[in-house]
Amino acid sequence: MKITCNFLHSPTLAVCTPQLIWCDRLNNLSHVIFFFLSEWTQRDLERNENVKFCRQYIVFHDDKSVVYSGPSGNCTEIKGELLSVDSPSGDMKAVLRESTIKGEEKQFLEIWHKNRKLKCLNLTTLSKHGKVYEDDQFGCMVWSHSETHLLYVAEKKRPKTESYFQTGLLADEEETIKTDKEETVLGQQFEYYEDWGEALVNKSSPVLCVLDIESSNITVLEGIPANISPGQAFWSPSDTGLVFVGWWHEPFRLGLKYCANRRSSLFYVDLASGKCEQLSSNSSAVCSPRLSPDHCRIVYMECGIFGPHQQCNRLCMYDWYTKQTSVVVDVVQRAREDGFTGIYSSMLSSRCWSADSQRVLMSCAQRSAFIITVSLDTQLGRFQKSEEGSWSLLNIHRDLMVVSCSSPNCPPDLRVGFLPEKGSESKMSWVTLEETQPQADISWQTLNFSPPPEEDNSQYPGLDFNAILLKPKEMTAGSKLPLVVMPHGGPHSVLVSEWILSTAVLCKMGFSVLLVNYRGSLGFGQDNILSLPGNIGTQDVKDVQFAVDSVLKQGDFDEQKVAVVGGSHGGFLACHLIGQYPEFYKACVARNPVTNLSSMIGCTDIPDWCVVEAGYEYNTDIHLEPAILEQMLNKSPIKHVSKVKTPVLLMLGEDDKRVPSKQGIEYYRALKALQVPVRLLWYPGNNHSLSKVDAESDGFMNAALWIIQHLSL
Ligand SMILES: CC(=O)N[C@@H](C)C(=O)N[C@@H](C)C(=O)O
Repeated sequence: MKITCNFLHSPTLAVCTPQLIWCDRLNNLSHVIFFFLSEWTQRDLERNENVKFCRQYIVFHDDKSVVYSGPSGNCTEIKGELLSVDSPSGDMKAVLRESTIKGEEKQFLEIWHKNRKLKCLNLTTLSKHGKVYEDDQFGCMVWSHSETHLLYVAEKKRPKTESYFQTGLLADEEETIKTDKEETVLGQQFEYYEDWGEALVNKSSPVLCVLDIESSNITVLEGIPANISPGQAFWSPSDTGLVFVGWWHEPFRLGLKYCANRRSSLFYVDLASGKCEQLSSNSSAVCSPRLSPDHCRIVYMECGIFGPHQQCNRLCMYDWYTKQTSVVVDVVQRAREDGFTGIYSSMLSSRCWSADSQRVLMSCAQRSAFIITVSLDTQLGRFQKSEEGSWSLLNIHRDLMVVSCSSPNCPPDLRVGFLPEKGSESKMSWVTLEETQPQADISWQTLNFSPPPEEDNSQYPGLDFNAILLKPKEMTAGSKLPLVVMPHGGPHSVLVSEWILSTAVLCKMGFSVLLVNYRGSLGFGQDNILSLPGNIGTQDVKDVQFAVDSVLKQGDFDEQKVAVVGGSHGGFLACHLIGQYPEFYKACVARNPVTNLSSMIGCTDIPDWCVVEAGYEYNTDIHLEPAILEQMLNKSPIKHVSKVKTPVLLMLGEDDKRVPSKQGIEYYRALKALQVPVRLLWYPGNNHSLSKVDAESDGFMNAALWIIQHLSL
């Protein structure tokens, strides 16, 4: 079977900068021209890497509506750029670039002015700090309002270390050591540095760094409390200091990726006095602070600590001048009458304010779709609810919004539109920049489910959930469709009605695919999330099975050809389903699955996850009781392994810190002992996501072939 995929790309961000004002003399109208760049990534199977490229668009508008828009020129590949940001006026640009010189990786900071490179600093040789952070968690690169300074986050410089018993040196190496003697610390080369876990390996002690553009001088900021790790920083009004999110790292660091519940607060450090002030609560988790265009207010997201890793957020606002904090949008326990279910995005787009600093825009999961919401000072309005598919806000500049839209059968396209006046948000109109080709052979629908009365949660009664069903449109007369069931991971996450390459390809191969958002998923209200901890392995498993049974009743599907696929907590569910419904699933594929919480707790970067999801409260000084460990074991798929008959394909990442590969190996050994068909694919150099190009493509092909083989297709 040959699969050709021409739609392997997705947009990651759009950078819009006003370039010039154009006057249409003929019509005596003045129009503004925007050139904007959108960044995309695409898997390049030949080169075995994800390539980043930009597409340029041109938009003519009259400040209220788009008059003309379209692509301008061809795509250009972006190489070696880790971060890139235009100065507020658009005159300058800063680029962090990685380049390998004589086999060594180096980081450079480039400053571009209009059309030439003004300067280039070799950060590695300057050695003021370690590697610059380019991740979404801590990373940032921000121009001061005056455009004279640049702020970024890097790893704190570590001392040079050496053994007490340095041996086997060449003569010139000995000479270098003598010269560097003062800086070298003896006996510490095996020192352990904690890191921030999965996908943040080697990121331990971030520091805020400021480059003076004129003098090229880099200052590593002092004054930040020693128990705090700073990130997501920006310049305060008038450039008097820096505002940042600080995460407590005592008594130890825990994994941060997908963990919005880590104790953190908003801080301000004054550049003149070095004094550091805490601006938000002491006992919550915050992220995404964004300064309003009038420099008066900062909005940010806030949620509880140590509970579920992703929760319904509060949108808070800090007034820079009155120093008062208000809650703009509170946590929503149950869907409001207008259908609004709360805020779930953990990241706001880098620009999210309307030009008049009155409204904040965001894309956020509402049941199984991402929609754009706009929050007013005290209440929340929204629009684009009626449109199909998912909408994601990439940028907004002077009320011109750039969004990416996709659906399960249509790859993403970019649209632009002006934010209408306050109160008229529903009148929003969008212009598509470049049409993408919908996949006419795939149909999809959202299905809503109410669990049967015996499965209702007595503490959180009356909750519902949903699923997205993809089907090939063409069906041969009399034939029935094979079904691939895919519950998401997390478990507090959500599958939205957006473009997912793997599900679309499965559908093109003739499979129907069911993506289940069981109770506990994001986007359905905080009660829905809270209903799951303590009930994993039962409530989530039964919800998935209920959704599958309901779909099978539609009659289009072959009950003898059902497979289950899932990663992480989705893998936990896949393994549970084949243990609890042994005759039902004919093939199972599990990526880095959680198989035994009681053995995972000692080696994962999120031990609190094991405790909370098993139904207990977590504290950093928790003493594990045998009863807690017993509950963890009872709630794990390994408890049901002796009943498994389904052939299992396991795909494990050697460097997974979240669900260490030993979890999969434990399950593999149990299945081998039971003589259940099992195959293990081992991906060196891959972490939890198995997202390196060769691992992802190999994993997909092997999963598809495993299903074809065991469903006898
Ligand atoms: C919080 C978290 O990472 N939980 C994992 C067990 C998990 O299920 N992760 C999901 C998001 C995944 O798909 O990797």
